[in-house]
Amino acid sequence: MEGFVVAVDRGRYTCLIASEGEKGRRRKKDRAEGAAMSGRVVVAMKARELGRKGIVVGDRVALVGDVSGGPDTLARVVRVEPRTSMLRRSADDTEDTDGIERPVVANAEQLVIVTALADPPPRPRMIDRMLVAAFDADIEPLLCLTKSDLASPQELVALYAPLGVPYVVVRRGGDLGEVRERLEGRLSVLVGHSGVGKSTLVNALVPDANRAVSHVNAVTGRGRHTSTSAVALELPEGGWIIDTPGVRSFGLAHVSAETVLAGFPDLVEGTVGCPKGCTHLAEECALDAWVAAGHADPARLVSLRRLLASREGTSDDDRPDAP
Ligand SMILES: Nc1nc2c(ncn2[C@@H]2O[C@H](COP(=O)(O)OP(=O)(O)OP(=O)(O)O)[C@@H](O)[C@H]2O)c(=O)[nH]1
Ligand SMILES: [Zn+2]
Repeated sequence: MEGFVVAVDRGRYTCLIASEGEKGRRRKKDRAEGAAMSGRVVVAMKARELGRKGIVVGDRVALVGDVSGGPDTLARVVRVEPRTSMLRRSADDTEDTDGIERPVVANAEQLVIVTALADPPPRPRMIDRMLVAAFDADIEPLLCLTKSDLASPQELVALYAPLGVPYVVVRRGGDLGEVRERLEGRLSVLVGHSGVGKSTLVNALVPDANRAVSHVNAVTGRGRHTSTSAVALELPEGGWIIDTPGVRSFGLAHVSAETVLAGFPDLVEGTVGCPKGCTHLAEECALDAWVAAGHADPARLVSLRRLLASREGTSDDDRPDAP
């Protein structure tokens, strides 16, 4: 059976098997009625032949054995389908300091960076780091600015428009039409700090979210009211959002300068004159002169350097950023 991994906990993989009739595109009526988790939930372990291969939320897998989904049944994952993307982060110094990359979510198409416009104040450095992670994983970023009843999005938009980052502005009880449109039919990962309004948004987007999460937690033995790991939730209009409550930081030590630069195609040509191994942050970088000669928007170079610099250091996330 084909399964979609919606949660992972201590060697147990919670998979969703689409029920007959829900395979392929669900009917509009069904979608309008909404269901955070349609289909059958099956808990599985990894088959021995998979060895040390990791399985993460978002993976599409092949299941054998008892796939009835009944209480205390356990299926086996025998294959992980090829992934279209892998969102990773380096372990940071709050964990082991090995700098090893950790996979977070597979097959995501969109990284939704949720940031409050106020309370808590926006942290541009954190946003920058998330953008680098998105570039690295080849996932489209979407900046989701929440609590627009408290502050204007103008300043942040001015900071990110030069990067070409799409954005949406939302507030509690407000119109979610534009966000829904951007999420529809896609697999999106939501990241953001505690208190930015992520749960408020998820609950508004997926009316069944709480029930679905406590169901997964009950199945995996995590307990009903905790949500410390990533869980995939199905959107009523089709598509998935993956909340990542456990991800508090995004170490990016594994991302190369080239990867970040790839997000700035308009600047790549200017690096031809750079010395070998140029960090593009020091004085010998050729980009300054190239941009000064009018080949690109200086704001773009500022953005690039902000992102390059944001790869360094990993535990700044819980400190407020300098504006
Ligand atoms: N003024 C205002 N407050 C909001 C809005 N959205 C959420 N809040 C409030 O902000 C606080 C945090 O919201 P949550 O949705 O719990 O935030 P979260 O990002 O899920 O935070 P954690 O649960 O800690 O991960 C709550 O008190 C919400 O009521 C909004 O649009 N405007
Ligand atoms: Zn350079």
